[in-house]
Formats: sequence, structure tokens, C-alpha cells
Amino acid sequence: MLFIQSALDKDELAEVSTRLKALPAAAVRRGKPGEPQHNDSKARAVMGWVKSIVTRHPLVQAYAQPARFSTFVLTKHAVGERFGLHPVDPLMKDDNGNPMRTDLAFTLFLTSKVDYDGGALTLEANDGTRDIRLEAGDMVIHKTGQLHQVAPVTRGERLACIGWIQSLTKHEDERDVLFDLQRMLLSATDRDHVLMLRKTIGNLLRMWGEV
Ligand SMILES: O=C(O)CCC(=O)C(=O)O
Ligand SMILES: [Fe+2]
Repeated sequence: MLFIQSALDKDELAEVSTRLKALPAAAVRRGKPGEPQHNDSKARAVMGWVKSIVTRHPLVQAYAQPARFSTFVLTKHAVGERFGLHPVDPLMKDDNGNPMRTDLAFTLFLTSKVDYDGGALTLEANDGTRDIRLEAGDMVIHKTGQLHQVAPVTRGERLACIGWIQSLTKHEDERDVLFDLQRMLLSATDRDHVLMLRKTIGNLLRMWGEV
């Protein structure tokens, strides 16, 4: 699991907030309670803009080793609303309609914590349950093989952007090794170290990666 503080910086968050405020209430639609939310074309456009920023983020790239991203979805939970315990669908479609495997999921919080209560993203791992509530602009990327839910919102309204990622490697232990090396590369300044790290990361991706 990875937490990324300010995946959207202040200006980007202000921009997305303005665009979200301009959306009609029906831009996010839900079927029966507990069913996934659907975005109309206006909401999809805002999420497309968020996607263009988030997918370029160096830590998203380093941690997820993304091969494909799903469409980004705006979720909205008002008072009393929740999204009950569920697993992640193993296969989804990317923006081009191509099938993709969901190795990782993320939630990018879009509402400030002071503006709502409840609404934690709850992940059920074998070693316990984790409640995640982050500040607006912050993001959590987590593995998909566990049940999760959005706890009921008890005050205000919670907006979030969610999505799924197919990684070049489906094995978490391999992703962890690559993430360590990618982080070293992000801070490396010595030219020989940079070249050696790029060579090693590339060799490991050829060994482990699939497209
Ligand atoms: O809004 C969230 O944090 C996650 C929602 C969710 O799990 C889903 O819609 O599948
Ligand atoms: Fe979910």
C-alpha cells in the first residue's frame, strides 16, 4: 500500500474543486444502493483531466509500474450513503475498451476531511482492518485482492476519484523490489549510479514484466 501526499497539488486541487462545483448533481448516478457509480460525460471529462495529472506522478509510476489505467471514476457519498463490502472485479476495460487486469486500486480523496464525517475507505486484510481517510488531494494505492468498503458518511458529502491499474508485473514482491530501485533512481545524482539503476530496472522488467 502506498500513500501519496498531494498527488494533486494546491492549484490542481483548486482547479478540480471548481470544476466539480460546476457539475450538475446528476453527473454521478448510482443504481441500487451499493451498486457502482456511473459518471456522465461532464464528470468523465473532469476525471479525464485528473487522470492526465495522476498518471504522470513519479510515485504512481514508480510504485505501480503501470501498464494500463482504467477510466477514472468520480464517487459521491452523501449523508447515510455507503458502499458495502465488496471485492474488486479482476478484469475491467481501459478507456479504449481493451480488457485489463486490476492489480491495484486507488482512491484520490477530493473532499477535505473537515467537510465530512465517516466515509472511511476500509480495507480488510488478513492481518486486520484498516480505515483510511485522507486529506483532499492525497491518494492511497492498494492491492486489489481484499474486500473493501466505504463506511457510511454521517455529515457532509464525500467526493473521491477512484480507479484501477494493471501493473507490468502482477506479483507484489516483484513490484516492491522495483519500487525500491525506482526510488533510488529518483534521488540518484551520480551518472554511473543512474545508468546502473536504469539498466537493472530494465533487466528486471524484461524478466518479470508482461504487456
Ligand atoms: O470511494 C472509494 O474510496 C472507493 C469506492 C469503491 O470501492 C468502489 O466504487 O468500488
Ligand atoms: Fe471498490
